[in-house]
Amino acid sequence: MQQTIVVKIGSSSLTSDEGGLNRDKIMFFAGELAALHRQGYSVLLVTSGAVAAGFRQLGYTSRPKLLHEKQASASVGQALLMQAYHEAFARHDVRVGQILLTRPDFSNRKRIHNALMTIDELLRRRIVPIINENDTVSVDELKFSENDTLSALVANLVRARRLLILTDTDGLYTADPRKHADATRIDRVLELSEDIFRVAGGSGSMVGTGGMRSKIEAARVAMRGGVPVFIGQVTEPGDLSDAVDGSGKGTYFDTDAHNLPMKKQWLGFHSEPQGFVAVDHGAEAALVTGGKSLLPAGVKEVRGEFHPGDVIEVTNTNGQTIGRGVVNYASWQLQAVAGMSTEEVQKRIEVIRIEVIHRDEWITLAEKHKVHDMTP
Ligand SMILES: Nc1ncnc2c1ncn2[C@@H]1O[C@H](COP(=O)(O)OP(=O)(O)O)[C@@H](O)[C@H]1O
Ligand SMILES: N[C@@H](CCC(=O)OP(=O)(O)O)C(=O)O
Repeated sequence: MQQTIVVKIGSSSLTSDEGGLNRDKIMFFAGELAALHRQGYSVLLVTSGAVAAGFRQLGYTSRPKLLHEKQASASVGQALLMQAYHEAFARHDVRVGQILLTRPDFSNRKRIHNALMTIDELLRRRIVPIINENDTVSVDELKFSENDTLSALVANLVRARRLLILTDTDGLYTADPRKHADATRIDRVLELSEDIFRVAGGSGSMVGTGGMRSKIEAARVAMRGGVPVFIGQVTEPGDLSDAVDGSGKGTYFDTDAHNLPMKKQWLGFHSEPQGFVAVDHGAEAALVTGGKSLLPAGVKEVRGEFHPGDVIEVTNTNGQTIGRGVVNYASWQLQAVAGMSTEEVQKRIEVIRIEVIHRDEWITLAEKHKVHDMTP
């Protein structure tokens, strides 16, 4: 099976503070990615830089702050960015395709499934997918704003062998190295402790947005999905291959979490619950430790309006969330049969499956947080 590598390149590595693309850098990165491609890897690129590439063309003197200004800049810049990549990769006989995603795409099972099918087809045909946020349609409160999280979600989606987050610093330091000359690099992180979040600061450049903090957040998402992460710098030919092989200039984040099956990943990280049910002690034990499905008999309370196929959250009698899953009942049906035996339910209503949530379409909170979940 071909190994998949996701590489994220930040604005600070592709553009200057004054705006505009640095074509030499794009040429360089395309060469590095093409080398991985030649080695037989399936390569996906998550790239920032649309806003930074475009804003000068709209007459702004520095990176704009308002949403509509950023969106207009991205609309110009994204085309320039793709054109530059297209030309740079063509020099190595590598073809590229553009994929623009938004955060809600990840919470819609059909849409993200379709995106994955497109990615798979591109990779099968040895085309490098180039991914960015669809800035011009992203709504402020739902925006990724930086691409670090986007790259982690993509890495989980394609079950990458490694996620490489490239930036303008050679890894995570004990403090922001731009401000603290005595800071030292942390070469390997096995657990995302609160200390790690504490040392990671904001962006150091005028064009970058998330800084080290958003990269560590992204590492957490990828590690939970079972994808090891590298955060660091690629400046010389061969650096990217070294980063893949484990000898790169940066910090490695290892994970012992296993890649969750696709459906569980979607349930755990992307789905948006449409309602809630509270279950009794017996049903809680069946779901959390018994590996069983949820039956109507265990349901105590139903809240929200949902339909078969929606995702709902399940709480215990103390109101604590224990997990979530795909529901086979409409909320009104479940309200009518909550607490009843299977026999009674079958007499009263017609449902395709008797289980309220089938165990194959369920994820417990513990499963979701397999990797140490330290909130900063
Ligand atoms: N502990 C830290 N170690 C390394 N870099 C840090 C740290 N804290 C903050 N930073 C800053 O994060 C910056 C990289 O993030 P950012 O500017 O958002 O880049 P990008 O555009 O590549 O996403 C570095 O240039 C550095 O100034
Ligand atoms: N989608 C935006 C990303 C914004 C951004 O600066 O991200 P990053 O450089 O990853 O911190 C763009 O292409 O400009």
